[in-house]
Amino acid sequence: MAKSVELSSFDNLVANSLTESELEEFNRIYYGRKDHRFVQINKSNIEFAKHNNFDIAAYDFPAQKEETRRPRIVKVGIIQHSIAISTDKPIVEQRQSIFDKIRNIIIAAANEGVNIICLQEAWSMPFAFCTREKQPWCEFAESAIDGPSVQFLKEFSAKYGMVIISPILERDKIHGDTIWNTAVVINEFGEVMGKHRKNHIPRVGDFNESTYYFEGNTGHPVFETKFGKIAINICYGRHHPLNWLMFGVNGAEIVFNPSATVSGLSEHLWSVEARNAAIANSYYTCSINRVGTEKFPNEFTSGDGLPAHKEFGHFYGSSYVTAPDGCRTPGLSRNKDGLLITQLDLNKCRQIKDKWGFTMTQRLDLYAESLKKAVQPEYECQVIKKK
Ligand SMILES: NC(=O)NCCC(=O)O
Repeated sequence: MAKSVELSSFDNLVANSLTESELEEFNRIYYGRKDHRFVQINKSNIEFAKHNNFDIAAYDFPAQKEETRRPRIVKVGIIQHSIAISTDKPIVEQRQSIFDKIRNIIIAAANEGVNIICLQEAWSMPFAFCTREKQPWCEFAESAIDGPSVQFLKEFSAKYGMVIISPILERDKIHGDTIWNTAVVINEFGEVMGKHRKNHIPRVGDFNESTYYFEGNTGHPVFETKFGKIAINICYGRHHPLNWLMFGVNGAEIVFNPSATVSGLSEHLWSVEARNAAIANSYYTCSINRVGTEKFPNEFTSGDGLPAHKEFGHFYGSSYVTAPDGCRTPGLSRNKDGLLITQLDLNKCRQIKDKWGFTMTQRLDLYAESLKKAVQPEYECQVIKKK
């Protein structure tokens, strides 16, 4: 465990281990392009990021020039971060300390002309679901209409004309004070445009989220924002290809995957799933994971016979963006807060659909018919046996 935390960046490891020509080949084969198409970041923002202890990186995903459509360039910023103070401090202080660090990162994003920001899953709290304790963690749950996080982010949305996606622990007062894992979409005027609730809830490792909330009831909404059609596939939903598919069916051009996942469990899957989804659905995917090792006041067990402990594993960051053609950015650090900016030409989505024809050749009708049968209790698997 300690060793994996020490590795601050897979990409730096690769870059520092290869010669220039080997690295070019690595980038061509692994990333789908020979260079990363860095976008220049303002010097003052680089200094500002250094001073406030977060990384900042920016990359370009251009599309081919078209005769009948103008480029549709959108600047996306994804933010990964650790919690800011220990988990035994008062709830309001914990949340405020996260707000304080996020404020700086949003300002840097705004200075770089970012149009859409997405934060990580349950960004305004520690990922305390491992504990299975209701107190005090349920107190982090907040309204998706006017809770502290929405109030905090609305100001930035309106001030900078940005769309902000805020994945929170939601408290739905209207429906019996129910708790949900929800992403709130705030438009460029600081108004809540809508929300999406996590469709798939994990029951793996220390991710005891089903103790707190149920599978979402908002379907697969796509939000038609000023800057493009966006959707949110929250964390564990990335293991479900049909969840990704439905956002594509509803016309998403960018699908965000705000996550909280730990090394040991999922790191070998991290670079595969969202990238594959981008390819299969001809849209951009933006993968965001939190950073750090979170320690809780009371011991909890993991149902694996090992001793009780107070620490969740290491959240390994490594946030990255993939284009519809499967090219991707390097990942952010494994252990440091960061802002990853990508300049996306949304025309690329249709260009890749035209080139590869994945939306044209997918057999939704066939699958719909087969799935309808497969969910029947009396269903028999379509298996041909040797006589
Ligand atoms: N937050 C969450 O759904 N995590 C589950 C672990 C994983 O999917 O890697």
